Amino acid sequence: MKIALLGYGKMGKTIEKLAVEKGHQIVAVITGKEQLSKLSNADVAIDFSVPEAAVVNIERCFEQQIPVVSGTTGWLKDFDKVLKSCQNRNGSFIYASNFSVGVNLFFELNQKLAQLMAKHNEYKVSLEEIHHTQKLDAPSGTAISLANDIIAQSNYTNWKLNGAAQGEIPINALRLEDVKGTHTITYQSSIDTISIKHEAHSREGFALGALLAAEWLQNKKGVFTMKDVLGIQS
Ligand SMILES: NC(=O)c1ccc[n+]([C@@H]2O[C@H](COP(=O)([O-])OP(=O)(O)OC[C@H]3O[C@@H](n4cnc5c(N)ncnc54)[C@H](O)[C@@H]3O)[C@@H](O)[C@H]2O)c1
Ligand SMILES: O=C(O)C1=N[C@H](C(=O)O)CCC1
Repeated sequence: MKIALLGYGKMGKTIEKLAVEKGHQIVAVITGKEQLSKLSNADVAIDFSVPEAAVVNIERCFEQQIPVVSGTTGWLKDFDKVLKSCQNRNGSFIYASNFSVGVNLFFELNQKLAQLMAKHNEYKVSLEEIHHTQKLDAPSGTAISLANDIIAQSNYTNWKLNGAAQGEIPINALRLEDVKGTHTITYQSSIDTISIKHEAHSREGFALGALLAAEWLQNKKGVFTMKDVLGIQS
């Protein structure tokens, strides 16, 4: 596959290394919106950039008929607009707040646990995410996905970063040197505590998942998720 990398920071560089090891070719590396005309040669674009750049990057790919995989977080207020653009341009698109296979299995566990706990109001849920100190957004995209999945199964109506009110899921975001990504969901009652946790040891899981998504997206049209890529039915 000929790959255009949109964003060449920690993730862009990890994807480049693993893509080359898998026999793919990097045909463009984009670090600013002025250079996006260079994409024409690519079979797929992989966007791990910054929240302010993601929407323009993705829409340029639709315009140029290049399938796009986006892992950039912090731009979801524009998600519906991007979905419409994909539809209007007959594009190919996968977004995931977290491309790691382990986290996508963890998403399923979280949904199942939330479903079980929905009948047990004696347990209060909370979420903690820990990331490196350079991370621009909080809470993490993964934490937002986890919270929204709990909301879909329960009486909680919203999530809140730092200091939730009744009916809101509290999310605590910590920033510590060099942490790749740790997410913990805790249900606490006066009797006991149940926790599930995912801890990334490196960025390779995110990068391999994004490459898997890019390979899977070849010759497909529409909007897809990692559930489609991994064949998860729930
Ligand atoms: N979905 C996932 O699995 C996953 C995993 C890790 C990180 N992320 C997200 O991916 C994004 C990037 O993470 P990172 O750790 O590589 O960040 P980073 O800060 O190391 O890299 C971001 C890069 O984007 C570049 N950039 C800035 N403006 C741009 C533009 N207009 N077009 C293209 N590139 C531009 C910057 O030069 C920088 O190199 C973040 O939003 C992060 O939350 C998602
Ligand atoms: O390093 C980051 O930044 C990460 N961002 C994603 C998120 O916001 O959930 C995935 C984990 C790593």
